[in-house]
Amino acid sequence: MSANHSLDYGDLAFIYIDSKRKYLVKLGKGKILGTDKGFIKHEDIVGKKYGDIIYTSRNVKAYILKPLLIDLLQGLKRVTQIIYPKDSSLMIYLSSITPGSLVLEAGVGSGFLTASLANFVGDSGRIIGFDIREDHLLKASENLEKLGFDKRVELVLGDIREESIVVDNIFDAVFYDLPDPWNALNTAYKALKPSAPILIYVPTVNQIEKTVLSMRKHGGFIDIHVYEVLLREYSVEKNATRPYTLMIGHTGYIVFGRKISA
Ligand SMILES: C[S@@+](CC[C@H](N)C(=O)[O-])C[C@H]1O[C@@H](n2cnc3c(N)ncnc32)[C@H](O)[C@@H]1O
Repeated sequence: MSANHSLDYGDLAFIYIDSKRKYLVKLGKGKILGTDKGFIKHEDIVGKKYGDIIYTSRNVKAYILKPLLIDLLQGLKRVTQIIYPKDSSLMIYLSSITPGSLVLEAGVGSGFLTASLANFVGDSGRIIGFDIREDHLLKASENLEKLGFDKRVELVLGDIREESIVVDNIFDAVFYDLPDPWNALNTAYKALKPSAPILIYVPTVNQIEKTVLSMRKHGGFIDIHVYEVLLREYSVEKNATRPYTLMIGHTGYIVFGRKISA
């Protein structure tokens, strides 16, 4: 959808009043967005464009924005720990996936990483996402449908440690967020195109060590690196610009490697 498109029922809009009042809405007939600054009827947003201004019932100014990926993710429901944008952004950069890429992911969990991957592979790409829990796949499926990404993703119930569930040498990248990724290295090795990357997310240093030592022992991966992303936001005030006092101290670690031919 272009940014100049006139909004219609079914479209997503990000309503921004101020930094504490931001709402992702799917425009629906008869629906109302309620806020502590007054309400906005969806029918009053229909026909407007992204970037336009609208006023709440209490005459407070709000902006109608085109949702960015980060806004879309904030509207999703979670049933598992998730991978946050600060980590998924580096994982996606390192993977070099582009529109049209074919990606293998396990475990899908709530589908937060899946949604980011789907955003980058576009309509011509595909994510094959495995999880051993049907209830997690159901939640991920609902989340992906909400964003209109469901056609870019095939969700499969299965244990990624079973090599037989993947086809050989077809994937442009593998992404793992599993409790024991070291037990699924053979599957990744089988599935990846020669020279393609693997990105593994683990929340503890014990898992880093087990994963990297297993990758070395496996012998099918080179250029192995481990990264941690620390993100600080700044508060900007005249003569008082500085990082915010609080920051997220820990999420997880990223293990990177590339497949080599046997
Ligand atoms: C922390 S969650 C993943 C969260 C996801 N990355 C996100 O951003 O929403 C881990 C998932 O791995 C799944 N899982 C665990 N072992 C698995 C296996 N052997 N094969 C496939 N999925 C597995 C779990 O059921 C769980 O849903």
